[in-house]
Amino acid sequence: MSTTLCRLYGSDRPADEQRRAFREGGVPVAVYGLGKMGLPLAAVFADRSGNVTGVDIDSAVVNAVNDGQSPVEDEPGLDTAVETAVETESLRATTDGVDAAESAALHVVIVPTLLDDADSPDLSAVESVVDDVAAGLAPGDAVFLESTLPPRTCVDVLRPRLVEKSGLAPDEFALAFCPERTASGRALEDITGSYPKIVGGVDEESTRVAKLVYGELTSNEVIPVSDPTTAECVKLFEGLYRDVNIALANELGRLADGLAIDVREAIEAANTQPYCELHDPGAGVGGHCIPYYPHFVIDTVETSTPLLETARRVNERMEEFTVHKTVEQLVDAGTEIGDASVAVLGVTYRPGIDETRASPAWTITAALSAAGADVYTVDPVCSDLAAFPGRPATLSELPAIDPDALVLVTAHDAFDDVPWDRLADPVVVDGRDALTDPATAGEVYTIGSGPATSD
Ligand SMILES: NC(=O)C1=CN([C@@H]2O[C@H](COP(=O)(O)OP(=O)(O)OC[C@H]3O[C@@H](n4cnc5c(N)ncnc54)[C@H](O)[C@@H]3O)[C@@H](O)[C@H]2O)C=CC1
Ligand SMILES: CC(=O)N[C@@H]1[C@@H](OP(=O)(O)OP(=O)(O)OC[C@H]2O[C@@H](n3ccc(=O)[nH]c3=O)[C@H](O)[C@@H]2O)O[C@H](C(=O)O)[C@@H](O)[C@@H]1O
Repeated sequence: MSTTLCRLYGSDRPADEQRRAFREGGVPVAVYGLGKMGLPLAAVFADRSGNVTGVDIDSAVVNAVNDGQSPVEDEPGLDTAVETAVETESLRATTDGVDAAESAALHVVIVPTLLDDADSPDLSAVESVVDDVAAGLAPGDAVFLESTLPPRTCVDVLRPRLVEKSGLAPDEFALAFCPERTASGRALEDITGSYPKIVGGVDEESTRVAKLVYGELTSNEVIPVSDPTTAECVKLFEGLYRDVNIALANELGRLADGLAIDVREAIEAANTQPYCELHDPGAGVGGHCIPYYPHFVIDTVETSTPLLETARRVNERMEEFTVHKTVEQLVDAGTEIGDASVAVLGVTYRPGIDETRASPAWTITAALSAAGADVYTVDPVCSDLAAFPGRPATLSELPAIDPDALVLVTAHDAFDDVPWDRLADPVVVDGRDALTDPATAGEVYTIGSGPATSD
């Protein structure tokens, strides 16, 4: 049965008919960006609407999806979701964003929003997609932004761009910011219900349409906020909260030596009452979210933001702190850094996720190499290990390498199996308090806890 096309914005059809049209494929969806977040989102839209075109500039991604395969790895349930969606012809992929826009009535944008070399927000991918959308935008369509954006981007940048490039009036299409509150490794469950979905439209009708659509995706509630800027700030504030609180944990963690206490023990005890949620000290803060989002605010608001800037500096300093502790441990063991071999365990930005953007390991491996150490990088999850300074190695190769020091930066599960009994007592810097009882006679320093043998 061919389903009549339904354009939701300004529709006078009863809400139930609009929902049914969405479920029956009458609201063709285009999802722009088929990455770690975009592909799971496209798969859920395909499951709920039966009529999704995914758009990506990477033809390898497009070809994989059209073959029913997920190019995104280690995402529970995604392989099956993509295979089923393609088999049932609910999902197809293309590199042609304009063609997809011309046949869609709902346009969902989830391409990267990164930083440029000057740490300013880089919106080029979003703007490129918005131009494709504009080329195919029709009255009654809806445009939802899920990529994290600096405040006011929807109202001051994207809406005027859509109007100018599409020739439509601002009140002829829906525009809403509907942030992606999802983490890799649990994307499908996050998209379909872990947390409430926030939606903020440029007008009431845009918010209504966003609420109706996301009400079909999530079992959780859909929370409408006043406008896109408020929704942009909801997403950013979540990340800023995290960066500032990780910075507090890192600053407290560096007190361990001077106070001769295990700060992690104090943090755990302090968190036993509900008004305290101290985070974990560590070797640094990576990923293309938490380290980036402060710059989306620092660089775009007139108001001074000293706390955000200070927190960024505190977190960035943990990389040099990790290197400093490694050098100090080696010197205490009688080895100069220039004569040492150092194995860095874990280079991705967090455990189990093959993403290296802004990983602390970039700075740490570069600094150790610059200091003259022979650096080896061990990471069974990372697919571009060779890109890092140093020589890629596996855990089983460590005994032959016989490193003078092990530095854990990212706590992959695999590091539960370090072959300690075949190593010659290296010193250890544990950046994540992840190495339970490392069997080495070498000194062990855990960031946040201090030296294993405190005086
Ligand atoms: N990764 C995460 O944990 C989360 C990310 N987000 C937001 O989602 C956005 C996307 O993140 P990921 O999916 O992790 O990125 P990703 O790097 O895994 O994937 C991005 C995809 O977009 C494609 N792409 C880039 N430019 C394009 C263009 N102009 N047109 C079409 N496709 C294009 C790339 O080829 C790639 O396949 C982020 O920038 C962030 O704002 C939000 C929550 C969580
Ligand atoms: C507010 C919040 O927790 N947002 C989540 C966050 O996920 P993300 O994948 O960036 O991981 P993360 O757990 O925040 O870790 C980021 C970095 O910070 C480090 N980290 C994290 C927590 C901590 O107490 N100490 C610490 O050093 C991690 O090692 C990692 O290098 O950012 C995601 C995003 O916005 O992209 C978001 O969807 C996720 O829900």
